[in-house]
Amino acid sequence: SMLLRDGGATLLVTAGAYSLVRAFDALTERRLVQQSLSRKVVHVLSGVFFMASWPLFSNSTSARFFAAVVPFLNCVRLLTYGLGFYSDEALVKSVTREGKREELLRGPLYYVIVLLIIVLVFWRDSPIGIVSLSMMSGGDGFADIVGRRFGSLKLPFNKKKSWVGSAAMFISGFLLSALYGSCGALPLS
Ligand SMILES: Nc1ccn([C@@H]2O[C@H](COP(=O)(O)OP(=O)(O)OP(=O)(O)O)[C@@H](O)[C@H]2O)c(=O)n1
Ligand SMILES: C/C(=C\CO)CCC[C@H](C)CCC[C@H](C)CCCC(C)C
Repeated sequence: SMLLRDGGATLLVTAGAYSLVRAFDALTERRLVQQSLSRKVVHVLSGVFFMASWPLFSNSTSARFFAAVVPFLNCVRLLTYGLGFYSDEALVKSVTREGKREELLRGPLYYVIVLLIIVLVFWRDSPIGIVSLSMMSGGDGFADIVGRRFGSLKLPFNKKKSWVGSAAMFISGFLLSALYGSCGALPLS
């Protein structure tokens, strides 16, 4: 039935999210990837894999709530460890910039809150959510890769960001949404 399918999908995606963070912790721990890179890759893959998991859910009206459980649990997780009720060094190592637990309450928390809002408001019914998540996850990653290498010409209002980095964000975000939309996995008309 639909409940069984959506429940199963929720469990699978929850396990996926948990494994993603653990895998990057293991890689940073073994110094196979730098912490700064780990954070970026987890940032990109969380959004992309999360969107890619949506076709697993049924067409029922409650499907979006099942999908929303995953960012919700991660939101609780970031609050729990970010506020210091418990400690989770692995989480801190794979998603923060400097390895401070307070950082969990900034970028990573905002990121999962955006995932939560988008999944509840837009789900698969509108391209707005898909474009937003593609820009936030994929676009941001590309802005970093391209901007760090070629971004010598900075934006007038933010000297840490470059013109090419910003262009790379819009172009790759656009391409990622177009790719996602054209896969036919979504009931978008
Ligand atoms: N529009 C953009 C966005 C990013 N960048 C480049 O990508 C790097 C990281 O950008 P961003 O992801 O926005 O910053 P954070 O991840 O917050 O910071 P960090 O540098 O610690 O990764 C910037 O330093 C910059 O070199 C850029 O040139 N143009
Ligand atoms: C490092 C991050 C942002 C800062 O720039 C991203 C933080 C990510 C979360 C801790 C984990 C989020 C998991 C997603 C809700 C679901 C991913 C599912 C997928 C199947 C792996």
